[in-house]
Amino acid sequence: MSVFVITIDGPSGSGKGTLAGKLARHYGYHFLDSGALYRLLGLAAYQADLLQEPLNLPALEHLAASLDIQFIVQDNQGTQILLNGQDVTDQIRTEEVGSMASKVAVIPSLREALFKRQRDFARAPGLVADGRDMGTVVFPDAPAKIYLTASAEARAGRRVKQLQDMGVDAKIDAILADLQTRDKRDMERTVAPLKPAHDALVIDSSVLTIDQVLKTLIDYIDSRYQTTVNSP
Ligand SMILES: Nc1ncnc2c1ncn2[C@@H]1O[C@H](COP(=O)(O)OP(=O)(O)O)[C@@H](O)[C@H]1O
Ligand SMILES: Nc1ccn([C@H]2C[C@H](O)[C@@H](COP(=O)(O)OP(=O)(O)O)O2)c(=O)n1
Repeated sequence: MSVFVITIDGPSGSGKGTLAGKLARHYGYHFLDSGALYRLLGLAAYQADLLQEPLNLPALEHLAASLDIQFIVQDNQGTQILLNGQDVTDQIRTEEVGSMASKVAVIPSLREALFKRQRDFARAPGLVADGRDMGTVVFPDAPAKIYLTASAEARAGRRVKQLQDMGVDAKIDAILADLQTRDKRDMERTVAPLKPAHDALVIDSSVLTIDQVLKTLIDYIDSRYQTTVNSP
């Protein structure tokens, strides 16, 4: 049975994770949150005191190759994430760990070390993969590619609301500044920079609801599926 891969790339707060999760449930597909892998590597590097300049590249490469991580899918409660047996599900979602992830993500050999782990998520009947380079580098042959974006202000506003709903005090100015720093680093790095694949559907969700985006994506994916299975 062939594996139908749907990729969703885009900047922080564009709605990738939310939409990827909904699409995976809609189609009964597996789900790869590639950002979680970078967040785990960033956190592990921080815990091992390996984020100090000058970087100890061999030690970071060893860490990336031997990263002990587990994704435990739980009924209706999302996915529990373990690093070296410790539950880090909530910890890796902080903006601090997002920044650590973005720092390790500029290093080509570390991206290479995570490449095969990501490809291994592609199992029948299909996969929804979200991140920064899913459509450009990790799954370049995916039949359905989406690039989700939104204005920096809309994305920062969503993050503030998300954090406030979790009981965390968040200031829009600080969140907006962090997000713009991370966007710049992710878009300007030389290896696998954040950009739409040439064959991606680009959607700006600044003034769209989650349900409106979901409907657009399902219509698009269904049309791509027809094209893919009917083509010779
Ligand atoms: N179109 C949208 N309109 C309003 N809020 C949204 C929209 N898309 C996502 N969100 C909300 O924005 C926050 C960030 O979304 P998330 O899926 O985590 O983004 P990403 O994975 O791209 O960083 C979440 O609280 C989510 O519910
Ligand atoms: N495929 C990926 C996924 C994430 N990254 C890096 C760059 C991002 O700033 C960090 C965190 O990614 P993540 O998708 O978890 O972040 P957001 O939820 O979009 O804020 O990891 C990457 O370089 N390539």
